[in-house]
Amino acid sequence: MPRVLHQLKVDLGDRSYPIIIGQGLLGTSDLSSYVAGSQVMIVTNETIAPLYLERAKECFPGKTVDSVVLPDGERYKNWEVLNLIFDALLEKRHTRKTTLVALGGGVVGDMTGFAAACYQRGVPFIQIPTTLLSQVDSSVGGKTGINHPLGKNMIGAFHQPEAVLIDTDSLLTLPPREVSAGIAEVIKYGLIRDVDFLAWLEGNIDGLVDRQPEVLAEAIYRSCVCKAEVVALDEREGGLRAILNLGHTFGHAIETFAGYGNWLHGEAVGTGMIMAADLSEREGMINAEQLETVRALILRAGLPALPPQNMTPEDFLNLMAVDKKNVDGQLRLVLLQAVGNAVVTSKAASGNLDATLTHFCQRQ
Ligand SMILES: NC(=O)c1ccc[n+]([C@@H]2O[C@H](COP(=O)([O-])OP(=O)(O)OC[C@H]3O[C@@H](n4cnc5c(N)ncnc54)[C@H](O)[C@@H]3O)[C@@H](O)[C@H]2O)c1
Ligand SMILES: O=C(O)C(=O)C[C@@H](O)[C@H](O)[C@H](O)COP(=O)(O)O
Ligand SMILES: [Zn+2]
Repeated sequence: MPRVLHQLKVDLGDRSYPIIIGQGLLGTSDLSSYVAGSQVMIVTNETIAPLYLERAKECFPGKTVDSVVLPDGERYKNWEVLNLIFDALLEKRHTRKTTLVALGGGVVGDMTGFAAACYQRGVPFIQIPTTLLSQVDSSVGGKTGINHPLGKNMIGAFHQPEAVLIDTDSLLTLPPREVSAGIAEVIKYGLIRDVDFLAWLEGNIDGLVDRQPEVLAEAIYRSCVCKAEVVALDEREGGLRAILNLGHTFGHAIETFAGYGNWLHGEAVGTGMIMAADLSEREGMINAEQLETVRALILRAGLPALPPQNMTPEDFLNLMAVDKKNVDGQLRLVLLQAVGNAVVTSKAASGNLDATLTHFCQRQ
């Protein structure tokens, strides 16, 4: 039996949209009311298509539904593969009235959203996220884009979806490593803005790893509430929204260094959050016990706590120099001034940053 468990709104005035969270929703929900025209193009990948494409088509009764299936992997989040979406749209004569649908994880979501932002100067899109990470983070907030060999998510656009449909049942087919990657972004919300959620996570992290349905639904809901609040306050990252980047300055450097393949985004963010906490401790912003709280939670989620073995402090500094948060060549980092309270700062002492990088690269 399909069950809607939670519904919330991302409040952006006339561009507001719902996030619908529940069980058994894929194939049973009618999303046609979010489609202005008569045509839909579902974008998915070769892993997800056999699992969920037919059911996703059922969500658009009365519409003409086409689909395009992309290769699977972060390394395909690039221009060449983005073009496959445009090829399919043009070959099938799709117009400005077409709605794109992202069926998949964050890679499919980011690419579909970017294609929607660009196709014929902008068409609407809907998010149907199927990984934990995409359900708690990437499907909400309208950041879309692709990677460049020299930097993560370097080419993109802000483009908000019309609706987000989250079916927690789709997580049952997800590999365990991908569940852990998603938990990294869940922990992030507790660390940046919600100390009560962090306490809840400390008590429920094992249930989350085990995919207990009620624990999953609660974690997804509370994560989406946090993300929706931050996005509503600062849609285009003029200030506050940058806290959603906790661990990402280090994490994106790891992903780029690893060539967008061996390290999952969530894994890199997990390690990056420990590194950010370590630097926060060196800066006197949190104490050793709080640093250990962060590290322990990341480890309990099954995430790595150290960067790639062959990565040096120089590698980090070179890659972090192209981070989108930087201003006038100055590195800006998200640090913790308490567990549950993040701040964006360019004031971290370079000696402390060097000490953090050396510490982690020597694998102590
Ligand atoms: N736009 C944003 O705000 C935002 C936020 C966080 C992350 N991201 C981006 O999201 C990407 C990471 O997303 P991700 O972690 O979802 O990775 P992903 O999209 O690569 O999906 C992970 C893997 O799981 C497979 N998969 C997806 N759903 C499945 C299911 N239900 N059952 C079985 N397999 C399934 C995928 O095919 C893939 O192999 C990164 O590119 C990251 O930069 C964007
Ligand atoms: O939505 C946001 O804002 C985020 O920063 C969420 C992050 O988890 C996500 O990885 C995002 O894609 C990072 O954006 P970027 O602009 O730093 O590449
Ligand atoms: Zn992220």
